[in-house]
Formats: sequence, structure tokens, C-alpha cells
Amino acid sequence: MTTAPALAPLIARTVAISDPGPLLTLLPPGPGLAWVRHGEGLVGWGEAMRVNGGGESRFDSATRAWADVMARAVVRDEVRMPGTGPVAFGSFAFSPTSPAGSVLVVPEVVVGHRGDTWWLTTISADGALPAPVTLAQHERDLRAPEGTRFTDGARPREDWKAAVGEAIARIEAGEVEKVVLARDVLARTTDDVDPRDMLARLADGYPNCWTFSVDGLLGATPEMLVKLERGLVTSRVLAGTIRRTRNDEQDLALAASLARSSKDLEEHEYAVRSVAEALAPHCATTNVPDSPFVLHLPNVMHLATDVTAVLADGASSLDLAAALHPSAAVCGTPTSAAAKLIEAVEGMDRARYAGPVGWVDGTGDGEWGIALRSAQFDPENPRQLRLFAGCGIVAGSDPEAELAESEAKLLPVKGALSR
Ligand SMILES: C=C(O[C@H]1C=CC=C(C(=O)O)[C@@H]1O)C(=O)O
Repeated sequence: MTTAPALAPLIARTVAISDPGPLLTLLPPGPGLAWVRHGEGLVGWGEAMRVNGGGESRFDSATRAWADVMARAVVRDEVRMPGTGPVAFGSFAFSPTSPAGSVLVVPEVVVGHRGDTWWLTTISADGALPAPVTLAQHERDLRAPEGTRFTDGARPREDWKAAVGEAIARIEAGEVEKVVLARDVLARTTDDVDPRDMLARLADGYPNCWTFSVDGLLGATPEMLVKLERGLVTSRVLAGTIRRTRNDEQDLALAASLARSSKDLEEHEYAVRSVAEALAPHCATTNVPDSPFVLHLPNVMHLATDVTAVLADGASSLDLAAALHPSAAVCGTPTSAAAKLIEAVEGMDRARYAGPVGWVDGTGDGEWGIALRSAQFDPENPRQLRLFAGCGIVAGSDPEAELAESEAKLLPVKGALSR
């Protein structure tokens, strides 16, 4: 783990501001940070502090580093809402063995919006007062470029289908009940991609999702691993998917069949159970609805359950994300056997795809989504990105249908990169 700079206290000041325009238009050129849904959320830029980590202890070391920083911080917060005061954006690798590790970034500037309130937080980590900031809007290009080429990533499609077949055989042999297998796709664009345009397209096309950007990982996830706000815990669990057609009537019939599909209900149940069990040690009461609802997104529909709970042990949102990861929505059941099966048959490094991504504030409140429907920029090459999608596999799965489902899940990011 590296923490820099060393011992100067973090100094942060939050003030209310008038509506500065849509959050995503405020990002200046460069690697921006974002967590936005329906126009609300946080954007940040500059880097007051960065904490890199990795391995099994990546969550612990991030939690400890953030607690140390906050213990020494000097904060003047005139707004006092979740997300005001200093915040850290973070992204964690799915697997402890991934070289992608983890990162927490404390920006120098954060702009937030919630309801009728907008705020500006300025942060410094060198002991000096934060520099004043003038906000400016930057028009974004919502039209995706032409000429982007997509090619198979670590494995050709036929190989991936064979891996799904292998997973089904192992499920039938009783090794696991459910496993999530993912694949990657490479995108090569003809011009440099401006991440801010990509974010604007994702937010425009998928307003019900959380559009995020942390350290070159961008996406629009529909799945909230955990949100903690003043003691109330919420988690949106997704598992069980059907592709949308372009016909509303047909989609309604498909939604009804999804809600009755025993294969999808089984896949969903595993995911809900894994979340409820992981929250239980931290919470006084947990409310799990009896049956899921169908979440309609422009590309797919999912079985969805909103789990709510009341925090009992003072855990932070980052602690809860660590306890919940990896849920059965991205790993499987039982967790450790499914993780081993993924290592054995998936054939790629997921890096930070399917890991927690989000933010935490100085009180521990925060929002951590699962980094789905996402792409990782190549730090060496702004014309190359790695896209990811995965599918829950149970005994009743079919490799061809899973490949088609993975393609449907790639649509948001593909659509943000090509016309
Ligand atoms: C693993 C992914 O989706 C998960 C979330 C929702 C539905 C899923 C499914 O039906 O397989 C997956 O569990 C992905 O989008 O890459």
C-alpha cells in the first residue's frame, strides 16, 4: 500500500453554491471522478491524495487509510449532508490476486447535487488552504464516434461458450450451485476517447443507472452493492436477465415470463441470500421483500430486490462493501467454491470489473455500486478500452443464450463508443 503525501492534515471546506449546471458538464479535461444518477451525485477532479492497495487486505488497508486521514483532517462543512466534507472515490479489483488492486482517490475539488442543494468542496493535503475554484461548464458530445472496432478479448466466443458448458457440467456434478462467468471485449477507436463524452452518453442513455468514473474505469451500473446513509443501509440486488426487444408489448410479456422463470428466480435467490447473510452481522433488522420486481433498462430487464437494513455496529459504507463483496450476483454460490471455479475456467483477469466502485465520506456514509456495464481505459492508449460482461450460470443455463445475454449487457458501453 502507498499513501502520499505523508503527515500534513487534509484540509477541506464545503460551501453551498447555486445551480452550476449539470454535474457531468463541470468536469475539466483529464481523469475525472464521477458518481451520478438522474443528475444527482458527485463529480470530482484533481488529486489531493491517492491510496493504492491490493491483495486480500485491499479493503482493510483502504478503510484504515481513510480513517487515519479523517482523524487528522481539518473540516469546515457548511452543508452537512451525505457526500459533503471530504470524500474519497474508490474502485476495487474483483479478485485479491488481480494486479489491478485497489485505489482510493481524494479529489481536490468536488461538486455535489442533491434535491435543491448544490455544494462545492475544496480539499488540500499539503497543509495549505485549498485553492479557490471557478466552475465552468464544458459542452459534451452526445454522439458516439464512427469507426470503432470491437474484437474478442482474452477468449474467442467459442472458447467462452465452452467455459460456460464446463461450468454447467460442474454445477450438475454438485461442485457449486451457481457461478458467474464473464468475458471481455476490446474496443479500438479511430480518435482519442474523451472520457467525459463517454460518461455523458452513458448518463443520457441509462439515467436509472449509476454512471461512474474512477481511475479510468467508466460505466453505468444498475446494481447498488450498498448505500449507507445516516444508519440506513440499502442494497439493490440484481440477477436474472432477459434481453429487451424494441417492442413494448413483447417486452411486457417477456417481463412476465422473467418473473416466472424458475431458472432466473433460482439465480436471483442465491444473490439475495448472499447479500442478506453478509449484512446480518452488521445490522439490527434486515428487510428482504418476498419476491423480486422486474427492473426495466433500455437494453435488458433484470429481476431486482431492494434489501434494506438498519446499521447496528457503526460500520462504514466501505466496511459493508467489503463484507458484501463478492455477492452471488458476480461470483456464485457457495462463494469460495464459485470463486475457485471462476479462476479455473474463466480464463481472464477481471481487474476492477465486478468489484465495488463508489465513494465514502468522512462520516462513513457512501455508495458502492458493483462495477458492471463498464470499460477500463488503457492508461497507455486513449484509443483502446477493455469492456466486460458476465452472466449467472445455473444448472438450467444454455451457453448460446448466455453469450447473447453478455452481448446485451455490453450494449451500454458499446453504444457510448460507437454509432
Ligand atoms: C455480471 C453482470 O450482471 C450481473 C447483474 C445482473 C444480472 C446478472 C445475470 O442475470 O446474470 C448478473 O448477475 C454483468 O452485467 O456483467
